[in-house]
Amino acid sequence: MAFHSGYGHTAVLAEAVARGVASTSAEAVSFPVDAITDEQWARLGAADAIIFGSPTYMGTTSAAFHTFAEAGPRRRAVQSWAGKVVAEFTNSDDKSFTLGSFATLAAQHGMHWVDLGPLPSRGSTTGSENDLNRLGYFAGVGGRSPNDAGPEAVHKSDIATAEHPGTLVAREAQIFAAGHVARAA
Ligand SMILES: Cc1cc2nc3c(=O)[nH]c(=O)nc-3n(C[C@H](O)[C@H](O)[C@H](O)COP(=O)(O)O)c2cc1C
Repeated sequence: MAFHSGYGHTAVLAEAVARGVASTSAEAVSFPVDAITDEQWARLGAADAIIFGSPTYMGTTSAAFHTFAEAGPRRRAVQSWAGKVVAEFTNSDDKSFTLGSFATLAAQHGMHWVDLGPLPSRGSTTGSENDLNRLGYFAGVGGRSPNDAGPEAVHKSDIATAEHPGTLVAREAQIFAAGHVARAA
């Protein structure tokens, strides 16, 4: 997982995503992109899947995440991400451009997109804001926490929702890997 979190809220979601991966037989490795090392770039290149995460700053991914994304093409000649499974998460209002930005980045790298999974909870009269996907996003995790409170204020529903892409991505990556083995046989 490659993510940025300036003030800790998105990092809470990143921990939940990692728990989702860990609930499967897959290994989750998390890298804050503002301190990424050459070794971590190499691990991203070797991974079956990458999950991107960023807070929404000024309507899109943070400057730190942009810096990471812009560094990718320089590395791509030797570490292509094509064919890897990908998912995403963000935190704030104004999430649509951030989610769209992740989608474009994934498409530019030729990655296989995995949608969020849980349907919007309030698309039904029985749903509430305490259920999964309370804010109604299909493309990825869209959380919302108050600006005047710390990471402890990240909503329980958003945390629970963020465990899903980790689980789904791990499952899809295993299916892809098994498919490649079967195809080569
Ligand atoms: C520089 C900056 C720009 C922001 N821009 C937006 C924005 O455009 N829309 C929004 O809804 N929230 C915006 N926010 C609020 C953050 O998205 C929100 O506080 C988020 O929880 C921060 O996540 P983090 O703690 O992981 O950094 C902004 C915050 C900062 C610091």
